[in-house]
Amino acid sequence: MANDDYSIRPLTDDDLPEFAGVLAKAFLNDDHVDSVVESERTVFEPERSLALVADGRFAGVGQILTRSVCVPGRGQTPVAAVTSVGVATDHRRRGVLTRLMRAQLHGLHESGAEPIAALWASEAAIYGRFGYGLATDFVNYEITAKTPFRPGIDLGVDRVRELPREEALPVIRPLYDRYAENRVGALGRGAGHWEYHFLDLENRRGGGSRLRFAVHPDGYVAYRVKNGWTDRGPDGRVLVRELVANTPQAYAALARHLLDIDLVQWVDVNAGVDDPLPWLLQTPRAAKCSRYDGMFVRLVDIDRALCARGYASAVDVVLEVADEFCPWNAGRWRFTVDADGAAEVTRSTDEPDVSTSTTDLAAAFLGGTRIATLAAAGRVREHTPGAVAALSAAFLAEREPACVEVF
Ligand SMILES: CC(=O)SCCNC(=O)CCNC(=O)[C@H](O)C(C)(C)COP(=O)(O)OP(=O)(O)OC[C@H]1O[C@@H](n2cnc3c(N)ncnc32)[C@H](O)[C@@H]1OP(=O)(O)O
Repeated sequence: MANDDYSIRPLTDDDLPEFAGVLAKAFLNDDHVDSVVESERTVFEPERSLALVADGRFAGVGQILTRSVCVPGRGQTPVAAVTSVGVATDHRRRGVLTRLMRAQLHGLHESGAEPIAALWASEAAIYGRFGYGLATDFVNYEITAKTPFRPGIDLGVDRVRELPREEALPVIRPLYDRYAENRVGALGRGAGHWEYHFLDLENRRGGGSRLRFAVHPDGYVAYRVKNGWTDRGPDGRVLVRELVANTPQAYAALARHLLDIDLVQWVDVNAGVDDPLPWLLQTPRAAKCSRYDGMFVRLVDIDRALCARGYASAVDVVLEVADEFCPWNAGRWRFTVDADGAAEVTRSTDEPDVSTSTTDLAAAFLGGTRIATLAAAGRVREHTPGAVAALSAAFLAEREPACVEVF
C-alpha cells in the first residue's frame, strides 16, 4: 500500500474501543484491552486524537493531551502532551507515524495552540527526527533499606501517617499542585490526569501490591510493596510510585519512613537527577543509581516557545536555526534576554553567532541539558567567541528539571 492510501481524521467518543485496541496491541498488551479502555477513558480527548485509516480500520493512532508543565521562571505553562502513539504491526515503516507527527505539529502551529509539545518515548531513537530533544533525564535509586542518615538531618516534628487510598487522594492533591508550581519539569494534573496517574489496575502493578499512601503535612509518597525471602532472611522491596515533598523535612521524613519498613531489604525510587536522596545517606553508595532518558520536548513555534520561559542571565545573540520538519522555525532569529530574564525572539538578517536546531534548543528548554554540552558534542556551533557560554548560562535553571510522571 502506498502512503497516499491512508486517510486521517480526528476521533469521536465512539472510537475509544478501536483506539484502545490499536494501543493494546502496539504495546503488546493484547490480553488487557479492557484495562487500556478503562485507563484511556480517564484522559481521552477525542477531538485532539488522530487516526490514520486504511480499508476502514485504524492503521495508527496518536493523541494530544491538554496539559501544562512547570518551566523556568514562569511556573505552569501549557504543553501539548503527545501520547498513545501506536501503529498496527502490518502498517509499520510506511510513514504512518511520520504523518501523525506532521499532522500534530503542523496543526498546533496553524491553530496557534500550545507553543511546546512533550512526550515520553517508548524507544529513545524514534522522535529526534521530528524535532523532539531530550529535555529531562531521571534516575532510579535502588537503596539498601535501614541505611542510616548522616548526622544532623532534620526530620522535623510532623509524623508520617499511612492513610487509606480514599482518604489520602484528596489530601495529597493540593500537596502535588504546590510542588508542580515550583519544580521545573513537573506536569500540572487535571482531574482526569490525576485519576489516570493513580489508577491501580492489576496489570500496572509490576508484581507489587496495591498502592499504599504515606502522608506528611508537606508531602506524600505513593508506593507498592513486594514481599520476598531468601535463605538469609527477608528480602522485601518497596516500589515508589511517587515521592513529593515541599520542604526538606518532609522529604527526609518520607524517605526515612520508606527505609524503615520492616522486612524490606530494598527501596526502589525514580527521581530527578539532582534529587537530594544521596545527600541524606550516611553511605551514599547505599543508593545504587541508574540514569535513563525522560521527557522529550518539541518547540512548536520557536519564537513563542522561547518567550514562554524565564532565563538566568541577559544575552543577545543571533541564532541560525535548522528545522526540516517544521520549516517555519528555520532561519535566523535574534534572541535577546533582558536583565529580568524575559526573552524577545525576532527574525534577523544579521550574521549568526551560533548555529543550532530546534531539537537542541528543545533539549535545553527546561534548563537540564546544557547548550555548552551540546556544543562539545558538535551539535551546536559557535561563530562568535563567548556566544555559546552566554547562551548556555542563560538557559540554566536553579535546579535540574525533574519529571518522573510517564504519560
Ligand atoms: C509518545 C508515545 O506514545 S511513544 C510510543 C510509540 N509507540 C510504540 O513504541 C508502539 C510500538 N511501535 C509502533 O507502534 C511503531 O513501530 C512506531 C509508532 C514506533 C513507528 O511507526 P511507523 O509508522 O512504523 O513509523 P514511520 O514509518 O513513520 O517511521 C519514520 C521513521 O522512523 C524510524 N523508526 C520508526 N520506528 C522506529 C524505532 N522503533 N526505532 C528507531 N527508528 C524508528 C523509521 O525507520 C523511519 O525512518 P526513516 O524516515 O529514516 O525511514
